[in-house]
Amino acid sequence: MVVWVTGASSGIGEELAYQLSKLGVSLVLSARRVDELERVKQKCLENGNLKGKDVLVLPLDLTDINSHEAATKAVLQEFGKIDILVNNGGRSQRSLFIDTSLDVYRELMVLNYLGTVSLTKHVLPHMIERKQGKIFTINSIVGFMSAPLASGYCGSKHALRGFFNSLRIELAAYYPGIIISSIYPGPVQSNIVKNAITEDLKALGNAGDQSFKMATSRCARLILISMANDLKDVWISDHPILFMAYLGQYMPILTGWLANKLGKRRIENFKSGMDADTSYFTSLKKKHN
Ligand SMILES: NC(=O)c1ccc[n+]([C@@H]2O[C@H](COP(=O)([O-])OP(=O)(O)OC[C@H]3O[C@@H](n4cnc5c(N)ncnc54)[C@H](O)[C@@H]3O)[C@@H](O)[C@H]2O)c1
Repeated sequence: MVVWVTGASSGIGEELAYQLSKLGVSLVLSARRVDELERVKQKCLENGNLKGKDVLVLPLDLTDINSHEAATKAVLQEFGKIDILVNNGGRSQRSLFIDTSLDVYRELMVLNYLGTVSLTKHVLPHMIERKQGKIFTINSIVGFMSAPLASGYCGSKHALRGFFNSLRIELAAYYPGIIISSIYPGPVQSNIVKNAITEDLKALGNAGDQSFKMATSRCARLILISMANDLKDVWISDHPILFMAYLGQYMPILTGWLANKLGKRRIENFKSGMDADTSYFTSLKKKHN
């Protein structure tokens, strides 16, 4: 199989590359920084089951929409097919709406939403021709719930949910061999907080302790299990976020009340220099222990 992973230079995408390399698939690694992608490729070759020719490093900026057609052609020229596209590249946000420039909202929509839609637009005709393929998009729990300090990020991920749910229905009747899947992770260890966009488009930088979050390797493994089983809507999270997600389906009013309580804490955590999600996770873990 040929698997194209965007955002493969860090976090979930990087870990997906390592786990996929052990399965012997051909890999296309995309992100903006070539040196980081080369580092990931090297590790795939050292620990995985691949030869150099099985891994293509393909620099790609998701916001540079005009480059996506050529990038897709380059993959097809190298491997002749794309079995799985993993739309994983993206950035989060840490800033209150009231303080935040509109440029931040534009950037998040172009990167997380339009960039992903654009790449999908170029890859899908090839899958339609073959009547098969899988498009896995790494959304977020906040793609159907919402959290403070991330209104632009939530907006972009909600948009992705709407887009892919619609596309799935468009394809279902005529191309049942094409799987459209959305993965919704909760907090996972990665560089997402460090790279989160703040009110003036700068990266947050200081992320605080991330160790209480789900291990990147576990998240990646669950994504691979979802791929192998063609799961279409997948929630991957620890509690209490997962509990909130379930509760929200059946008791939205109670969940709204709870979200206000946890949301206030999230803002206070952030303002005191901790990771925004720290305290409800750690207090729950302490009780559990
Ligand atoms: N880590 C979490 O807690 C979490 C939770 C829910 C969803 N997600 C989603 O998972 C995906 C991966 O994020 P992560 O947690 O591994 O974060 P990360 O910051 O470690 O990795 C993000 C990747 O996206 C790439 N990227 C950023 N801007 C890009 C651009 N303009 N063009 C191309 N690539 C770009 C980065 O270079 C990096 O490779 C994202 O879509 C994110 O929204 C993460």
